[in-house]
Order: sequence, then C-alpha cells, then structure tokens
Amino acid sequence: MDATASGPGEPMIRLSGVGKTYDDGTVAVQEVDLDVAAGEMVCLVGPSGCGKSTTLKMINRLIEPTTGRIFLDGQDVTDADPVELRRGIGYVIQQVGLFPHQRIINNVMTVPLLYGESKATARERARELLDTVGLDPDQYADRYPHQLSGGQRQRVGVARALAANPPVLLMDEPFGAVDPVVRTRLQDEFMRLQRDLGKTVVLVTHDIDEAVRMGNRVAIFAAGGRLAQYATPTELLARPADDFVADFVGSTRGLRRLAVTPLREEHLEPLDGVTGGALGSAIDLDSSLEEALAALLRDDKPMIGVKDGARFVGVLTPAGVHRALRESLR
Ligand SMILES: Nc1ncnc2c1ncn2[C@@H]1O[C@H](COP(=O)(O)OP(=O)(O)OP(=O)(O)O)[C@@H](O)[C@H]1O
Repeated sequence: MDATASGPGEPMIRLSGVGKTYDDGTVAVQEVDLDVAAGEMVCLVGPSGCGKSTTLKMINRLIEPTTGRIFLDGQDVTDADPVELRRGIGYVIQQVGLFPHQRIINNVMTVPLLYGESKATARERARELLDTVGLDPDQYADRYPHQLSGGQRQRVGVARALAANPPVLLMDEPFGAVDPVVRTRLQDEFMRLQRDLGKTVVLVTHDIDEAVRMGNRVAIFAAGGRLAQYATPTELLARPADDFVADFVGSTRGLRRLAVTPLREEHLEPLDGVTGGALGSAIDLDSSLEEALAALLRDDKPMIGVKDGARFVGVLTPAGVHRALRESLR
C-alpha cells in the first residue's frame, strides 16, 4: 500500500516504521507502524520506560524520529516546520504547564492571541472553552492556577489545548496527577467531549484500566519500545497476542472484558412469565456487562430487568452475560 496516498479513508495519523534511538544509544522506540483513524481515541499503554512518551512526542516533533515517516491527514510531516506543525496539534501533559502568574482566562487566551485574534474575541473564546470543559467562567476565569484543584487545573489544560481547535490532541498521562474518583470523572467528561467534538486523540497512560476504558483501540508497548499489540479493548483482553500482553493485561482480564462489553437486546430473554419476585431492580440497556453483573450480584436474584428508557425490554440472566461476552468477539 502506498503510504503517501491521501484521500477518503486515510488515517488522520500514520506512523510508518517510526523509531527512536537516543544519542547515548538507548533504543526508546523500535520501528512502529500505527494508524489512527479520524475521530478515534487511541491509548498507548505499557510499563515505565517502554517508549510511550517518546512515540507521542515524535508525532508533534518535540522529539525527532531516527527512522520512519509520520503522516498527518495524508501529509508527510517528517520534514514540516515543527513550530507550524505543533500549532495544529493540541498537547496536554500531566503537569498541565499553566503559567502560574497568569489568571486562568489569560492562560487559555494565549493560544487565540497567538493566532492573531483580537483581545475581545480571544477572551470570549477562552470563556466558551472553560465552559466546555465544565468550569464556570464567572467563577474561575480570574483565579490563578494555585487557586484551583488538580482536577480543575487539568481541565484548564484541556481547554487550552482545544483553543486552537486542532483536529488532533496528544495527551501524556493527562489524568495521572489526580485521585481515583476525580480521575474517573475526568475520564468520563473527556470521553463525552471527544465524542461531541470529534477530535482524533492519542493518549499515553500506564494504567491498563484507563486504556481499555477510554481507547477505541489500544497500543500495548513492551520493553525496548516494541509495539506488542494494537487492537480494540475487546480483542486485546480476549486474545492477547503474546505472553507479555497476557501478563500486562493481567489474570483478571476476564473481569476487565465485562467493563468494556456493552449489553445488547439480543442477550436478553423475554419478560413473559417472569414473576416479580424473581426479578432484581432494573438496569438500563446502555449498561456495561460489569454494571449488569454487579446489579445481579447485589440483588441476589436469578435475573434482572432491563429497560430502554421507560420501556422494559427483557431480562438478563448470568447465562446471558456469558453469551454476551462470547459474542462480543464476533
Ligand atoms: N533524552 C534521552 N536520552 C536518552 N534516553 C532517553 C531520553 N529520553 C528518554 N530516554 C529513554 O528512552 C526510553 C523510553 O522513554 P519514554 O519516556 O518514552 O518511556 P515511557 O514509556 O513514556 O515511560 P514512563 O511511563 O516512565 O513515562 C527509556 O528507557 C528512557 O530512559
């Protein structure tokens, strides 16, 4: 296949044989091939030092690859001007990198101002973006970074990365510095935002749960910068490519599969003839299998009712959960 061909169906990001050997001889990334479709969220995951950040930073040329080529929307960017390139790619890092002595609004306005917007337009845009990431501009715009919680600062980082309206966002451990509860909430919010805005996202994490929860596809890196597997969460958990991946996703990967497998109407049984006493409290059809199984166990009933909005659509039994898991791979 001609990797330079552009056109419909072309990936938004393509890494073709991209590798990095640092000057001291460290092979951080072996030759990696990786396509990311437009609007897709891809998570790079793996143990410490396996080359995830290096791979991410090669996409916006903060680090120069030593081999291979990188295509953005069909264009070879390996020789592009790195500064120009970075303007079209949002970048979010764990430490957020806000200017400590500037108010939140000014931190976000930096980017539209850089693009030559007037102060008034930049301010308006920054306020909209704060609102988009769930921070009330009336309350937060005039604060300084140290007057915000870690999770709030992280949202400002996302707002600033969105300010140039880039089609692509790169995120390096964006939710790493916050506690687990805030982390889950930020993950949920960000997934909703990404779906709404249709951004193409590459996100680095060392947390396999975060990766399979958020990624449409997940790239698992192994020591020495080897791409061990690139697959959907369901494929990855059900069919690890090798022992390293199997070990990394863990012996409880069956449970992880429950979290990433949606419930479907075809896995339900009809309501007919079911007496109220056999039925646990109802769950929504858009639940994951994990939520469904948790509800079954909680109610200690042989089956649970499933609703689509206000309408009962059937009952789920443990056998239905099992069938759903098996069929999720077809
Ligand atoms: N400037 C550098 N010079 C030499 N080696 C480097 C340099 N930067 C990173 N490395 C090495 O390259 C390898 C990959 O580093 P990288 O930061 O990409 O890993 P990572 O998977 O993101 O790790 P972590 O999860 O710990 O952040 C590591 O062995 C690291 O020590």
